[in-house]
Amino acid sequence: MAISIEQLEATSTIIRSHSLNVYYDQFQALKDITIDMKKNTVTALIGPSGCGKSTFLRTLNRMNDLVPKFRVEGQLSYNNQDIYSPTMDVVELRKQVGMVFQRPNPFPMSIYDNVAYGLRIHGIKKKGIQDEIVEKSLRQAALWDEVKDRLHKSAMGLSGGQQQRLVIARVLAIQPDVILMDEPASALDPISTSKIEQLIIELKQQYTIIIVTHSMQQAARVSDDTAFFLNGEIIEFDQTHSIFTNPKKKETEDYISGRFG
Ligand SMILES: Nc1ncnc2c1ncn2[C@@H]1O[C@H](COP(=O)(O)OP(=O)(O)OP(=O)(O)O)[C@@H](O)[C@H]1O
Repeated sequence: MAISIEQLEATSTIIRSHSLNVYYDQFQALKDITIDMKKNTVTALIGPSGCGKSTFLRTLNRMNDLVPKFRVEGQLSYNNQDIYSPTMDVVELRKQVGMVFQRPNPFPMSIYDNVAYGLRIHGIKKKGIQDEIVEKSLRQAALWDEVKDRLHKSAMGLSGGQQQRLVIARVLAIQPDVILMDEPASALDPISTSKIEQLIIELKQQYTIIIVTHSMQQAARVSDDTAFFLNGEIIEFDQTHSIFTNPKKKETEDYISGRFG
């Protein structure tokens, strides 16, 4: 049976935001956000400070649930499930939609335990299986060779760049579908940054990645699609190549050419 273009598009969309409005009490942080993010792609969220990038990212796995007077209107779905449905299992959502923050936040425990932590929480107790997943995740995060001889040493002894790859391994261990990254390389040196960027490009074979970045070069290097945010709105959303070589809106052009922000 032939598959229509609409059906193909529907199957490749993993996160859909439609007319999304987000408020912190009286303040509207996001206005009418309509955007589809596709499976196995990297989407970059760019824009000046305070324009709502992190708010949007955190809305995707309900990280703002505990913020008082935080409110969401409109539609937001992950794999066609309403993210803000009262029946949504938030623990399961966060397992599927994992998150990496700006500052590496390893737990004060061994490298091994950092990666095995989520497995234990999700009931995987067998040592053999843990060993296997810890190694696989560290390999996927391009960290295994650097840590294989010190797995039971404290993660706090790793460099910032290694810690960030460890945090990525911790997320990978629980086999997410989508990885949200909030400026994952902003606290890192250029070599560590380039390792993280390489990793992002490799990980998209298996995962969908949404990344907030202040670095336009980084967005251009790693992402397939880019959304340009300004004052809580998406001004332009397109293939990264088009955004950077042929922006359709003047505000986008001004921003990417460094005229503001
Ligand atoms: N917990 C909160 N309570 C109230 N207002 C908030 C809260 N978090 C963010 N805001 C406001 O929402 C707006 C968007 O903030 P957000 O952090 O999403 O922007 P951003 O684009 O990620 O900024 P940056 O690039 O500086 O991290 C800002 O005006 C900010 O002050």
